[in-house]
Amino acid sequence: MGRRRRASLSEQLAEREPLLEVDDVTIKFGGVVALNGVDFTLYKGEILGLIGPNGAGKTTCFNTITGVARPTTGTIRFRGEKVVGKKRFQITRMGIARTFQNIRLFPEMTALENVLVGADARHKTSVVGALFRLYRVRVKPEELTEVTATGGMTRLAQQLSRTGQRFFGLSRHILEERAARAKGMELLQLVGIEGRAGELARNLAYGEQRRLEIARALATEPHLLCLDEPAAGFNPAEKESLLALIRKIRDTGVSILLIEHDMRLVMGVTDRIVVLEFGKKIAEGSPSEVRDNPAVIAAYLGVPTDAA
Ligand SMILES: Nc1ncnc2c1ncn2[C@@H]1O[C@H](COP(=O)(O)OP(=O)(O)OP(=O)(O)O)[C@@H](O)[C@H]1O
Repeated sequence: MGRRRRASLSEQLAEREPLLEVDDVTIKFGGVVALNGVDFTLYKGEILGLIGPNGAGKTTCFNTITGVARPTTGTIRFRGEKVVGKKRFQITRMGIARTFQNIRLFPEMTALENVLVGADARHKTSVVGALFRLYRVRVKPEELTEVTATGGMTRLAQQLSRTGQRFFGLSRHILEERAARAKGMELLQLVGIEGRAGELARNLAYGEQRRLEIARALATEPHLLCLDEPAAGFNPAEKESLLALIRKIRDTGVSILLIEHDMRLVMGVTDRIVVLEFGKKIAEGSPSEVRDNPAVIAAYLGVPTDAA
């Protein structure tokens, strides 16, 4: 009986479902070409690393995928649907979430509230919007708590029922808010900071804030999570547990695009890696292929390829 031939990496990828397709993307800022004809595909279930020296175009690439910046030319498809030209909230609803290089939390909100803001992107009625509506009809915060805690018809609900639309909007909001809070707690647990749910974001330790950012991004129920240097400022032990968290998130069915400078972390957690230099893709492949690629070595050592 003949031995079965093992499929090559390209054969294995051909069988997989593309999730994100970046095709010939160029973006210019005045005279600066931040991305120059970049293409790559991220497959469902994959952890794809995006690496390159400072200024290579990694964050710009994230910005084009998430609608923060519009490519000068090129297309981006997510689950077969065009991304370029969509607004940021539409892209979030399509299922792409991201974290930022510099932490962007709401410092005066609790950890759980920060996650609820993320969940809000998915609601039919907006939790945050509902809060604003309530404040407009001069409702005290404790009354809101009463409504959300009891689910009963309080004076507040009666007041709102005068305009039926508002009342039904509120009822649905209450149910959604409860579900969102439960889901929020689950996410805080997933990232390991459920014990800090009621703490103001600004009082959390740096590592906890980074984890909270991830929980908030996950609250939008993404298919793809883009992490921009999630280990920045972490010590080796924190990096190790972040690595485990990234794997755990992937195991929940979320694919991951990861920008990270720490090579050990990138090599340890990714399935494949795309390397950029001066806005161009210079390599793509498995971690070991990329590690041994002369162009990549040259880019990191700062020497011309032909001298490597
Ligand atoms: N809004 C902008 N206006 C002008 N130039 C920009 C803008 N955004 C990025 N650039 C330039 O585009 C290039 C790529 O920058 P980008 O931040 O994407 O690189 P990076 O790989 O993420 O770098 P780092 O690892 O340092 O974060 C740089 O030369 C940068 O100065």
